[in-house]
Amino acid sequence: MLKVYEATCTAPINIAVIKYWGKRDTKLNLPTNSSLSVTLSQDDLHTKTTCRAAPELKADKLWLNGKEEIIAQNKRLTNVINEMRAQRKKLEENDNSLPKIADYKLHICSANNFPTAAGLASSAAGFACLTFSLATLYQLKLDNVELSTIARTGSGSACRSLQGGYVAWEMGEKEDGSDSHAIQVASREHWPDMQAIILVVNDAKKKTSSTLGMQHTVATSPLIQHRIKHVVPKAMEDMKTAIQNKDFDSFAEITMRDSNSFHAVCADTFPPIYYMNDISRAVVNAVHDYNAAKAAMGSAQKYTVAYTFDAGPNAVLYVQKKDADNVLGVISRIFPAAEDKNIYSGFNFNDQEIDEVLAKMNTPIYPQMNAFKRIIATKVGDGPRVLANEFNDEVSLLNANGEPKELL
Ligand SMILES: Nc1ncnc2c1ncn2[C@@H]1O[C@H](COP(=O)(O)OP(=O)(O)OP(=O)(O)O)[C@@H](O)[C@H]1O
Ligand SMILES: C[C@@](O)(CCOP(=O)(O)OP(=O)(O)O)CC(=O)O
Repeated sequence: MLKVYEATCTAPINIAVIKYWGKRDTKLNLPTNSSLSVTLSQDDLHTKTTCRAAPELKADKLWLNGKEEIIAQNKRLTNVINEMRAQRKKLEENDNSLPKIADYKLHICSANNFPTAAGLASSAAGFACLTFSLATLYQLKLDNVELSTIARTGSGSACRSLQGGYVAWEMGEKEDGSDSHAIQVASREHWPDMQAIILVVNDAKKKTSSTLGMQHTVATSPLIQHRIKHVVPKAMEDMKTAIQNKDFDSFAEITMRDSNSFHAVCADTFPPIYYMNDISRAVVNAVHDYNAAKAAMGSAQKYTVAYTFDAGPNAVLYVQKKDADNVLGVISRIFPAAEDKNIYSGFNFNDQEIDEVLAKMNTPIYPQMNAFKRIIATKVGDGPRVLANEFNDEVSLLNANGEPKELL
């Protein structure tokens, strides 16, 4: 084997608490509003990507979850790959001592350890990981804020997955998008006891992609103009303050209101788009009942748990560590699982504490068993990680011939 250049990295998903919905430029993924998200731990959910550049490779190729994607037919992929190659070329032109690897073809292999295109932010982790692993391969001297503008051209929400902790995507004003990037509002260490419980209602590919859904909304919804001009700007400011102050009550209320505002503009789209379903709405009611019960029981907090829903029926609950077991325990009673499909079996609940809250709630037991397919309990996490910045068979997703290992 001739000399190969290779990098393998992982990147996290992020779940927005102030949603990106609407583009002012569909080619560059420039948004109509700023947004803000929490990066979730890669120990639970992540994309892993290996990028290889080598003289013997004949064509650029990319495999996603073991299946080849034709790069030339995918504008999102070509946006990112072409820009990263151009950045490397610039470096090589300015420094003759660098190996000329920008001219080599690329083999890229990527895998998500969770369902793709199911409203679990796979495009965010996927394009963040593609950008970060190409930057590692090409040894580019760009910081994560600069990289976020490139990841954004693959998928808007991806720009927020280049940093850990609490991340704002500032919409920017410039036509070329150079000021539309993500910056960290606070690190994971600033507020480490933030946890997320993902209640997976459906992990099948969704009917209306985010990309198309938001374009229909911008084209047909009068309500979105109100959201863009009057709702989000204040919510962004208030949310930054809530995070700085570790003020869970404010964090929770802004998060729930923004999820509701986002789904309201989806319903105001013509024809309307409904991402949430009956189970999602039952989760919303249960969360409000839970918060009211805890407050009635003398909790110092107005809100103990907050919900948010992306472009799908899955619920993401944000909760502080001290409350996570009780919240999930109560959820397990309201949304029961059959013995043979007990998704709650790995958790240790305190039945007495759960009974006390349930007695105050008056929330009906959801009539259908097994409302959730899966539960992912995770926490705020760090930004992308380099697993190897050279060929390393232990972590690489590619074999010696540059083909995905999974295909063997
Ligand atoms: N690891 C990856 N590498 C490159 N592209 C990816 C990767 N994972 C997902 N994608 C791209 O993202 C698309 C899915 O994006 P989509 O926005 O439809 O769903 P999602 O990101 O899972 O959900 P949402 O953004 O609504 O939370 C895939 O079809 C694929 O083109
Ligand atoms: C509801 C959302 O998850 C929408 C995400 O949209 P995408 O980032 O997937 O859209 P594209 O830029 O077209 O790839 C809200 C959010 O993550 O902010």
